[in-house]
Amino acid sequence: MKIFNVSQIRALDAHTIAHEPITSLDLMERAAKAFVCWYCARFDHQQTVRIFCGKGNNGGDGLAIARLLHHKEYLVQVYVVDYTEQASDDFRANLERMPQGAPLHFIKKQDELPAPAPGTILIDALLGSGLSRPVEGLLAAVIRAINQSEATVLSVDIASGLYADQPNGPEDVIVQPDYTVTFQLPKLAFMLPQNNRFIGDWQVVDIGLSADFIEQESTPYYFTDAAVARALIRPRLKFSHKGTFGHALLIAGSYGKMGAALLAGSACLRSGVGLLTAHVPRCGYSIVQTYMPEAMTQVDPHEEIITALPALEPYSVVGMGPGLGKDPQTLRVLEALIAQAQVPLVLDADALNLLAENPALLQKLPQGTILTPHPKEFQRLAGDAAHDYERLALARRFARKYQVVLCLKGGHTAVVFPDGTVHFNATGNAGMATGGTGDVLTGVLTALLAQKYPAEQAAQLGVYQHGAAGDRAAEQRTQTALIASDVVENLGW
Ligand SMILES: NC(=O)C1=CN([C@@H]2O[C@H](COP(=O)(O)OP(=O)(O)OC[C@H]3O[C@@H](n4cnc5c(N)ncnc54)[C@H](OP(=O)(O)O)[C@@H]3O)[C@@H](O)[C@H]2O)[C@@H](O)CC1
Ligand SMILES: Nc1ncnc2c1ncn2[C@@H]1O[C@H](COP(=O)(O)OP(=O)(O)O)[C@@H](O)[C@H]1O
Ligand SMILES: [K+]
Repeated sequence: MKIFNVSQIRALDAHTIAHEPITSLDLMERAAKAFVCWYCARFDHQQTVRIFCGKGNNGGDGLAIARLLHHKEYLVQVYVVDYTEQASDDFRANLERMPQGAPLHFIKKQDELPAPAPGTILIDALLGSGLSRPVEGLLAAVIRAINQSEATVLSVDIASGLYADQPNGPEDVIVQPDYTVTFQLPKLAFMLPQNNRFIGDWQVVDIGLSADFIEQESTPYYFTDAAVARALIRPRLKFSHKGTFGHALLIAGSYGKMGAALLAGSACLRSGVGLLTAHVPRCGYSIVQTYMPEAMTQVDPHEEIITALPALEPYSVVGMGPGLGKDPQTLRVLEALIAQAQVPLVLDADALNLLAENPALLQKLPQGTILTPHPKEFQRLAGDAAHDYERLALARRFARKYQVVLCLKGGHTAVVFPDGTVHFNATGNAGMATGGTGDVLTGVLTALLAQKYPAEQAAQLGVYQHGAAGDRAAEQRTQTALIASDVVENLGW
């Protein structure tokens, strides 16, 4: 799925109106119907719905939603925030269509706001993607009142006050919804952690905007959903054998951190690798042999840390990082690996921290390398960013400059390709914010590269499947109880 900026969304609306063809009023009606269909599947007639409308097209959506819900016999109260003389044509047309029986109020002053009523649902249709400046005055007062109420809040298309494709200021007044029901395509703003409070649980509803336009319009931003991910999975052919699926070398672990090697190794085994060899410090030998009988073990000469690089000939991929530590002897191993490897690498955790301290190595990374930093590791690699949009721009520059695939981990992990395109991941949950889940991802990606998935596809698919496993684990055990081994246990292809 593509993600468009605001001017592309406008062009998509206009193209649909001109080429379907359909009037903009009918398109608004389609959007309202899609919203109402989503609403009726979740909320019953017991709850009064208060709809706050602005005077642009988002407000027009709100009025059309009010009419449709009224016809479905929901108890609807409509509040038009009358902050300006101007109104869009489709807003006016929907105002004329408002049925007599639906209570309609115009709010001109803050003291005309309705008193909170427990048990109501609030629909926020004040401002949509047409936001052009910070919200002030009466609109800001209404948004503050919405945020102070204890009601369930649903935003139409996007939370009022939130920019769809650029950063807000820290003082901006923005609706904090429980749900956002957005039209046709997700907005870039939904992908970024800084907007956490202003998105809620977001859902896309289809309003039939031009598929041709969406197909032809180019964008650097994409969303990897189930359909995209599923199409990447390669079937295991009937006569394949373990040699078909590659031999992975995993360099991981140190004294006290052998768990990281086990998590990465077991995830690698559960992700279809043909053979796995784990290279670990001596102290890890019986741990690995006992916990992962499917893996072969190579012991380092050192008791506690990694100090030597094994011969690389047998391997089709090398994963390095989980639980390593940053000893100078381990740095030598990383340098040797980067100098000698003819195969793609997955570098994570302390391998990334060592890279950050020795940036000259970045120039030498073999083709098809995947780096998997969390935000702190990325900051060490690429420097500070004032906000998430800047971080995204940094990540795109970084991936292009070093020709690597970058998985910037987080709520919607951004998989950045060497061509600078960004593929945000759909899966995963806050239960995964716990030690070791990143090590699991390293194992998954290493297995996919071993199977000769191109690095871009390996990253896109691996990140998706890792999150999907986390979602299944959370369903079984709750987010709070989730631990990294549950993610391994729930991997499924
Ligand atoms: N046919 C279609 O196109 C479809 C569109 N759809 C819906 O339309 C929405 C986009 O509509 P929209 O462009 O009218 O924008 P919207 O956000 O309602 O209002 C903008 C108005 O508010 C003003 N304004 C801006 N910032 C402001 C501020 N801080 N404080 C006060 N005023 C401010 C701004 O004025 P201006 O910038 O010109 O001064 C403008 O007049 C979209 O999110 C979706 O819900 C769907 O129905 C599907 C089909
Ligand atoms: N709120 C969240 N929603 C979805 N996924 C998350 C969330 N928090 C963390 N994750 C995922 O969990 C993993 C955490 O990785 P990382 O920070 O490296 O952990 P560790 O170093 O402990 O293994 C990443 O894949 C990340 O995308
Ligand atoms: K809105």
